Amino acid sequence: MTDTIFAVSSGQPPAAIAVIRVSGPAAFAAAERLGGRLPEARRASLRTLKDASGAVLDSALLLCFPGPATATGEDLVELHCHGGRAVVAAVERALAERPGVRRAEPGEFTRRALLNGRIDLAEAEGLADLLEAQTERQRRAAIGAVEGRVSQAVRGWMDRLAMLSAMVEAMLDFAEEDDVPLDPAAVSRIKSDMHELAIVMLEVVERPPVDRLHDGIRVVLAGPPNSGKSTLLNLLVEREAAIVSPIAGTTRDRIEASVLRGGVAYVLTDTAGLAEDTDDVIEAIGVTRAQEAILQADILLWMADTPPPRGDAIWLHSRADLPGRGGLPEGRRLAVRRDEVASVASVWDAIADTATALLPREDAIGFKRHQQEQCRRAANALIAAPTDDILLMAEELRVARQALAEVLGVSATETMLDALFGRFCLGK
Ligand SMILES: Nc1nc2c(ncn2[C@@H]2O[C@H](COP(=O)(O)OP(=O)(O)OP(=O)(O)O)[C@@H](O)[C@H]2O)c(=O)[nH]1
Repeated sequence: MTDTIFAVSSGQPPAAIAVIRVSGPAAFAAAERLGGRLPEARRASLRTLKDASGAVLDSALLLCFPGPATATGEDLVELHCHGGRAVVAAVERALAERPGVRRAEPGEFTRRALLNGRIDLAEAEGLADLLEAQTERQRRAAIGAVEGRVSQAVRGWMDRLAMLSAMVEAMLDFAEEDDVPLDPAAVSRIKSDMHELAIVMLEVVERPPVDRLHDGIRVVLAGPPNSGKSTLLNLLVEREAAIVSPIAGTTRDRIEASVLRGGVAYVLTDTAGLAEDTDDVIEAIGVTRAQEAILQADILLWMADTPPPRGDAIWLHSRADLPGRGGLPEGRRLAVRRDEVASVASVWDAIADTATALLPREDAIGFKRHQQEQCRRAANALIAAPTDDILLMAEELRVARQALAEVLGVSATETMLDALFGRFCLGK
């Protein structure tokens, strides 16, 4: 039998009110034991909570939600207690004393919602993002997923794939039973539908992933030793995140600083100076790590006098106030000097400008990287299917559907059954 779980679902005490949720087969019995007669479903009622010995614990609002139409899909109880630490601890203790009732693991309510089909994986992931959202943009992107925008899009594609599969199966059956050759026009129609769907999915793959909104845009500062990387990092994040010194090779490893700006999260990384031919083992490791960071950067601030290793880098002319470094050399985007606030502000402007294209558009459905990866797998399967082999076409359709099912966290075989029996009548 499934355990009944409980947890404080509001913030941690102390607070004005603490909401304790109880979910599972023993939820109502536990609530009745604590608060006496159960109120009508979904109606709040004031109850005096007592422990097993009859001692009064608290006066609380009690709500009962009968499953399966609940957040978890199970019987669910909410206790709105006074939010003091001792009150919450006493109520939790009384709950834990009930047979089959235990404290929930982190995320266990949502996990049950997923297992009981109340939400799918994409919605559950959206929910996790929503709980972590710090900025308005993060919140908006996450709420879209929670409301099922990703799931609806993916379900729509899966429906179309199921139709195509059913048509292919029907053609196969027909050809087998009546021993007639396949109709090449019908086969090519299916193949072109598969192609069309693949293109729609590949467009989604090309979109900036929503992960960037949540993880932050990775801005990497790189260049030779002493080019002013640490100084610029500190100026950009407005604190002493990295050590600045005139000694070349001061920064030996990556230093990361997170900052929110204009509602966008950034992670700025200072890297070890790209020293040529170093004998120092540690410095050499630092250089390797810097090179990795350069490749992984969403935005590269390149601070060397030699051309950047990536065409999309923002090439800066650093320490522009030093004698002999005046003027903006060919190819540089900006001159930076630590004594000029405006030059640092214009670096931020350049970063924000580049970031716009890297962030998901507000009006588009935001997909996560791993969801895009499944869409890419699905699209590739549809494109790979040969036109002259209908058995292979059926197989690639199955692969594509399975890839999309991963986004929703549902088993592809069940989807297959739905597809064949629920949606499409073969008529024979
Ligand atoms: N005049 C002037 N000096 C600067 C400027 N920016 C940095 N410096 C100086 O240049 C030296 C190197 O600066 P850092 O910021 O440590 O340079 P870095 O590229 O991080 O150096 P490594 O850690 O060796 O890779 C320090 O002495 C700084 O004070 C600037 O805009 N103008």
